[in-house]
Amino acid sequence: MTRTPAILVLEDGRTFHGESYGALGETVGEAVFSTGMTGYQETLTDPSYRRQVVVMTAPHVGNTGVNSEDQESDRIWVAGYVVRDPARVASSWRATRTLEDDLAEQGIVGISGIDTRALTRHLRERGAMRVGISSVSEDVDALLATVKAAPSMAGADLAGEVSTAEPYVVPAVGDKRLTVAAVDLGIKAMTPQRMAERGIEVHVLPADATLDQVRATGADGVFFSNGPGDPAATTEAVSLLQDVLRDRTPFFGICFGNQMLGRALGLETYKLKYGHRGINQPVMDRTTSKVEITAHNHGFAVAWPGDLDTPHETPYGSASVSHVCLNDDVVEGLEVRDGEGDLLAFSVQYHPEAAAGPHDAEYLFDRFTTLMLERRDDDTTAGSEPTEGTVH
Ligand SMILES: NC(=O)CC[C@H](N)C(=O)O
Repeated sequence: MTRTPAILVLEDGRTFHGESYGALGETVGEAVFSTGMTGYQETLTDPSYRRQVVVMTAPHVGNTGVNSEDQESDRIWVAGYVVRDPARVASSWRATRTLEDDLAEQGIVGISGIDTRALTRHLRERGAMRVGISSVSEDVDALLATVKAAPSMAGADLAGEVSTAEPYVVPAVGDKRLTVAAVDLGIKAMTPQRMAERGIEVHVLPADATLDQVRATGADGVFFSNGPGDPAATTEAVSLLQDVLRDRTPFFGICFGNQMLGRALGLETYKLKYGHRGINQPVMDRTTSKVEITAHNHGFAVAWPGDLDTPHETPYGSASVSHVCLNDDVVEGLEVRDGEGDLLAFSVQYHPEAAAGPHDAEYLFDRFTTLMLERRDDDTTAGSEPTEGTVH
């Protein structure tokens, strides 16, 4: 692919000169960095990255090309892509095309040949900020003006922009044991897959799903996915979740789903300085004291009122912090229990589906499965008890 000169301009004026990568053009978004050494295909096709320009800290990107199995959705969502040194050839037996062909075909504007280490350090010190890339003009001042006029990520309600238009079903692998209604706020393909592998039939519903739609699936549990944007700006999903909690339907949420649970419980979310994006973040499960290495992609987090050890009482049950990031003490998981101490709902801020990433956190899908099976057993036992006046 022929390369033309390209510029990258941050909203504080810092400028980098490089060469075009992917499509030629101009783009703006929020500059964020990902530290994953692998998994670029999964990152690019993760809908949570809508409106974000992703800077890869791994210096060499594209080595294994792109294949049809690792797509997390059917398109690339990032607003722009920044790499140090693009691979000249794709070499993997699984590759069906090169990364750069995909970027160009889908109109994703990127830049290569810049000092991504310096750019990352800048973002780490100053925080995530808006950025522009252009490979059609070298006018830095004009691009800076465009960047400053672009909307910021704070306040952006984006889940509806990436969600499925129509419901669809991911069938259980093998015998079907359970049904889950999964609200798609930007879902990644691997998530329903991890449930299907456990005998769960997953009904994926649009972001604006109603309680009636959820109930109509006959679900044993409700799941809220990851997704783009500012969790404080998404409100419909929060009230749906409050209804689900009121029904005592087992609930599991991932990433944006964790932020939605936080908000449903009356907690606030806030923007992190530069977020967590990568596949080697240490998290402690405070319910077992085990440490796991996990995949992250979040720019916002749930604010816990007061001490992390103190539960927060809500109309739905007693909420507590189940997981915490060992790098910076950010809340990475929540759980809600009833007065008897039984688990009702839980969520994590990171990605147990681990695509890409270590599989340390897969147990969370088992925890959800167990929660639903136990609830069903309880309901069956309760339902079979003879009630007064019933003739048998
Ligand atoms: N992957 C996600 O679900 C991200 C959630 C949210 N958009 C954030 O940046 O924090």
